[in-house]
Parts: sequence; C-alpha cells; structure tokens
Amino acid sequence: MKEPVRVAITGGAGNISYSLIFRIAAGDMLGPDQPVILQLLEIPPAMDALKGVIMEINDCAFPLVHGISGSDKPEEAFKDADIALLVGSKPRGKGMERSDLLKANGDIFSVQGKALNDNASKDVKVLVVGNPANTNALIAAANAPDLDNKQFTAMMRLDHNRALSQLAQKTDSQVTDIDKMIVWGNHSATQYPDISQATVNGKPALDLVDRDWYENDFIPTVQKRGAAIIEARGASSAASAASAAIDHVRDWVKGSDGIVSMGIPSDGSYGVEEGIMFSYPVICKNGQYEIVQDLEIDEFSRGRMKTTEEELRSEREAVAALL
Ligand SMILES: NC(=O)C1=CN([C@@H]2O[C@H](COP(=O)(O)OP(=O)(O)OC[C@H]3O[C@@H](n4cnc5c(N)ncnc54)[C@H](O)[C@@H]3O)[C@@H](O)[C@H]2O)C=CC1
Ligand SMILES: O=C([O-])CC(=O)C(=O)O
Repeated sequence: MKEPVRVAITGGAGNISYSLIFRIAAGDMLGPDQPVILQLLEIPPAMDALKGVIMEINDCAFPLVHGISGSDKPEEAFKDADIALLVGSKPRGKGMERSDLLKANGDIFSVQGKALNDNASKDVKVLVVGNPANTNALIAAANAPDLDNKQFTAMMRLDHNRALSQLAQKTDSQVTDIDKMIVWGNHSATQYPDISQATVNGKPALDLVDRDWYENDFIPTVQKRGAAIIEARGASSAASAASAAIDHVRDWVKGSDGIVSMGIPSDGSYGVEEGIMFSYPVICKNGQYEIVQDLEIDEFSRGRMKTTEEELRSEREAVAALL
C-alpha cells in the first residue's frame, strides 16, 4: 500500500467541496491505489456544517480515506499538506464580475499563502479555485516566500473543459477527438479560448467551423459560461468546478494526455508580463508542468491575449498591498 497523500481543502462545507471531497475520497484525483488523508478548513460559523460533511464521508466507508480532520485554523489544515485546494471564498452573484470579489476574498489568500509557507510540505502543489482565481493565486504565492511560485496554480480547467465540450458538440465529435485546445489568460470574461491550434480527429478545427461561429458564438459562450450557469441555477457552478479541479490536479500529479490549460506564473513566454498568473497551454509530466513553446500566434490571437493580460495586470495593481 502506498503512503497516504495529505490533501487540504478549504471551504470544506461549501458547494464545490460537496462534490469535490467525495470524488477525491473515491480515488478520482490521485488514483484507485492512492490513500488520502483529508484535511478540511472552514471558518468558525461553518464548523457545524463541516462536521456534517465529515460524518457523511465517514459513512461512505471509502477504503482510500486513511484519515480526515476539520479545523478552522489554516496552520492545522495545511500541516504537511502535499496538495492544497483553495476553494473557500465568496462566490459571485448575478450581475457581478469575478473581479468584484477581489476585496472580499483577497485577504483570505494572503493569510493562507503564509500558512502554507509555514506549515505545508515544501513540495506542496496548490490549486486556487476561489475567485478571482488567478489573482488570488498570485496573492497566495507572494505570501509564501519559501515556496517556489511554480507551486501555485489557478484553475482554468473548467474553461478548458467548457471549450472542449462546445467544439465537440459543434463538430459532432467527442471531446477525446480534440487535441491542442487552449484557453489563454484570466478566468474571467476576457479569457481567450483559442481553437486556432486545435485539431478534431487530426483536422484543423478552424477548417471545420465558420469564423463567425468561432468569434461570435464559441468565444463569448465559453467566456460567459460561469455567468450563464449562475443565471440558470441561481448559484455558481459547483459539480463542474469540482470535476475540473480533479482534472487539473490529476494531470499535474500523474501527467496530462496532451495539452491542457493551467493558470501559472508567467515566465514571460509569448511576450506576457512576467509574474502574473496567466493561463498557458502546458503539458504535465513527472509531477511538473511545462509551457508549450513556439506555437504560431496570429494577429487575432495576439490581440485577445493582450486584452486578458492587461486585465490581469490591473488586478495585480488593485491588490498591490497584499503582494
Ligand atoms: N476557478 C473556477 O473555475 C471556479 C471558481 N469558483 C469559485 O469557488 C469559490 C467557492 O465556491 P462555492 O463552493 O460555490 O461557494 P460556497 O459559498 O458554497 O462555499 C464557500 C465555502 O468557503 C468557506 N470559506 C469562506 N472563507 C473561508 C476561509 N477564509 N477559509 C476557509 N473556508 C472559507 C465558506 O464558509 C463556505 O462554506 C467561489 O469563490 C467561486 O466563485 C466557482 C466555480 C468555478
Ligand atoms: O462564474 C463564476 O462566478 C463561477 C466560476 O468561476 C465559473 O463557473 O466559471
């Protein structure tokens, strides 16, 4: 039997966690032979609800769960964590942009960045889900000086999966027929879901759809999908967000099948400002991700990438006091 992996999850009593924790416990994230110890963090008013979630996890008798704890102290929840999923934070409501949450949520990530720095495993892999995810990840990384900022990532996988699903439906294919989907930039309405590199069953995606659909239907649908879910459900996406978090961490730890999109600290690749948490096409191997280099970027793509980069730069300015 392998040694258990310690997985810390914040916002353990929230909506996303109610899907996420059970799937991790079932082995969907780290595999059916990998035991886990779940370390759940909540705020004091939600500790009763968290107790209920822990009771339910126990009641599932998951063979892979070798331990489970709940705490309202980040230093306890992050103790020796190998993986930290930072979900806990306020979601947006109807009519809001995710960046409207910066004030409400920014502080959470400076506190948790420090707590990860001081308590987590030195190799911890961190995924920030709480919105605005990219800039919250930047805040967390900046407050963890002893960790490599490459250990901090922001969730773009939901956008990536949304883009795969839209293109598969349009081309009457399966998501597994699609290669080289990319979502660049910010997890916001400026993100750039890019099919200019993508193929469907080996054929260039752009040859299979018309340009008008690409620019005026596909791109805005993916960009605004979160808001459309809030409009339809009255609450932000939860099960699909949990599923994307599992995909992101699974690929990071176990390797990806081709290109996936991850929000990571920019190293200046593709002319993007260094340091901001920008979504790039990456390939994961041996527990690391590498940016896919040397893709040809046309003028349309360059413009879209600039717009989303500028938004991330201005978000960074807005939280300068927390960095
Ligand atoms: N990056 C992405 O693709 C997506 C991000 N999200 C974001 O994920 C976040 C969580 O969403 P939901 O689970 O639906 O919200 P929710 O409101 O159902 O749950 C959030 C939980 O976090 C807890 N919490 C708040 N502050 C905390 C802190 N300092 N430490 C620990 N826990 C804390 C709350 O008590 C609550 O139980 C939101 O910010 C939402 O916008 C949602 C969908 C997709
Ligand atoms: O839109 C929201 O606020 C929740 C979210 O991030 C998403 O569904 O992509």
